[in-house]
Amino acid sequence: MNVLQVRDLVKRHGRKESLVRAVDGVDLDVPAGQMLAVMGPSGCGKSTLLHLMGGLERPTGGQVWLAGERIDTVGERALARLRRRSVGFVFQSFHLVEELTAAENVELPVLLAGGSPRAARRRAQYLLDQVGLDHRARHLPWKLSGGERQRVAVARALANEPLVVLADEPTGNLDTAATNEVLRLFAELRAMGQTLVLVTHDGRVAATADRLISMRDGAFVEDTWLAGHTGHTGRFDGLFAMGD
Ligand SMILES: Nc1ncnc2c1ncn2[C@@H]1O[C@H](COP(=O)(O)OP(=O)(O)OP(=O)(O)O)[C@@H](O)[C@H]1O
Repeated sequence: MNVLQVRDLVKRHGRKESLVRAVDGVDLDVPAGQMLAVMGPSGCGKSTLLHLMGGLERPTGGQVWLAGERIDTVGERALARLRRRSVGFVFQSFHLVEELTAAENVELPVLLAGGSPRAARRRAQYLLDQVGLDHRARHLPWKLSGGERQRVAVARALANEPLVVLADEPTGNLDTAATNEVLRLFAELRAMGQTLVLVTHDGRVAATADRLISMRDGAFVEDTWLAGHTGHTGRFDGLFAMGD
């Protein structure tokens, strides 16, 4: 089953002399459980592709299906609902709500999707425990290190058990140690069979994926399936234990 399908996807900005083809006729199938890395020079369209696949931007042309459902033509409300329930986003600059504690940040998507406060609390507690941050649950984001913040952001992305996690330069603001923390987390997600698409400039991050796509000028120039994907184990509890 393909979690994501993209056909002849195009996103243009501006007109005439100022026309930019951010994404220029892309076809892509992302099977369930695949960890896909997208690399390419600055401005080649990686973030735009991610935004189009997650319903954050509308394409100029082409089609996007999420779990078999067309998302490029649905109305705004339906799209917002799909995003909330089926897609988990992780951004380079974390995008945590600074006024909310780590736990409240993770609770938020559950509440927005109509979950009860009790269900939200339990889910946040569980996920923060899984990412090794249960002891930081009541901290505000500014009290956390970069790696801890990104782990909270990953927990938040997983709050509604998304079909796919879309991560845009998730280690772009992190030092080596924090990058390693987040990479470990992604490896665990991959082992669980979580479908994941990540945009990165870091070859080390890309090397942890099952498949690597290189982009240039809005198009794919290489699509390589990397060896070593062992499939998911179906385990979850304890997989994220990593201390601080
Ligand atoms: N809203 C916009 N208006 C005009 N041009 C845009 C807009 N958004 C993106 N672009 C242009 O589209 C192209 C692709 O941008 P995009 O951010 O997707 O690239 P990227 O590969 O993610 O770059 P980076 O690695 O620097 O984040 C760039 O030339 C960018 O300037």
